[in-house]
Amino acid sequence: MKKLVLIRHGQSAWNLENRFTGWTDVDLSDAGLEEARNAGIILKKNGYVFDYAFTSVLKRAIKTLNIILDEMDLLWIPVTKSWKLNERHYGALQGLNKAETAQKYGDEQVHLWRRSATVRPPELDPTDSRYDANNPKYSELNKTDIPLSENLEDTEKRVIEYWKDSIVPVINENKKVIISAHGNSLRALVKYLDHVPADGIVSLNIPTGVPLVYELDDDLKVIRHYYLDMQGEVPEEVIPGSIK
Ligand SMILES: O=C(O)[C@@H](CO)OP(=O)(O)O
Repeated sequence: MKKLVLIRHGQSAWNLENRFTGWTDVDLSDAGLEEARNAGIILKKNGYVFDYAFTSVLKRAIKTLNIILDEMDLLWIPVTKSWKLNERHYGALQGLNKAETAQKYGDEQVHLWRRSATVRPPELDPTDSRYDANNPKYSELNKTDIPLSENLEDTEKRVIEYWKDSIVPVINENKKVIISAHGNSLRALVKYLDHVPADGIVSLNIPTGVPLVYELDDDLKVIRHYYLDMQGEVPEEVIPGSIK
C-alpha cells in the first residue's frame, strides 16, 4: 500500500480579501503561514516522512510546502515545481471581489464559475496586463498553452497529464510523495483519482492547510482517503464539502 499526501496551500492574502485569484501570484496571509506550520506539525506528529515533493510555480503553494518541510526537517528532499499544478486560471475574474461579482451577476452564475466542471469564467483579453504570456515564469510554454481562462476540466487535463508523466513514476519508485497545490488543481486530481462525475464535483471543497491522505494499491487505485489533524484521522463528515 502506498500513501500520497495532498495539501492545499494555507490561506492566501486574496482568500482573506475574498478575491478571485487563479494564476495571480499572491502571498500567504499570517493565518495561512500558521496553517502551513500546523500542517507540518500534524504530519510529523502522525509519523509521516516524505522522499519527494511536487508543487506549482505559485508562491502560496511553494511557501506552504517549504514551511511544512521545514517543520519536518525535510527541506533537503527533492522538490519539482510545475505550472501544470497551478490553480485553475480564473480568466477575467482574477482580482475581482467574489461578493461584489455575485451582486453583479447573481449567486448562481458565480457558483457555476467557481465550482462547475464545464463552465469557463469569462476570458482575459490577450492585451490585458494580467495575461501571463510575457511572464518569465512561463517562458518555456507555447503561448497557446497559457490560458485565458479555464474550467475544471481544462485544469484536470493538465494536472492529470502531469500526474501520469511526472508524479506516478516517482510513486512507483516507492517514494513517499507530498503534493502542495491549490483548491481547484487538487479538486481536479481528486475528481480523477476518485472517479467523481462532473456533476458530483460541484459540492467538493478542499480546506486550506489540512493534509489529505490517499492510500493507494499497487495499481494506484484508491483504497481510501482521509484528512489528518493532531489526533490522527478526521471523520470526513466533520469537513464541510469534503469527499464522500
Ligand atoms: O480564487 C481562487 O483562485 C480559488 C481558490 O482560492 O477560489 P474558489 O474558491 O472560487 O475556487
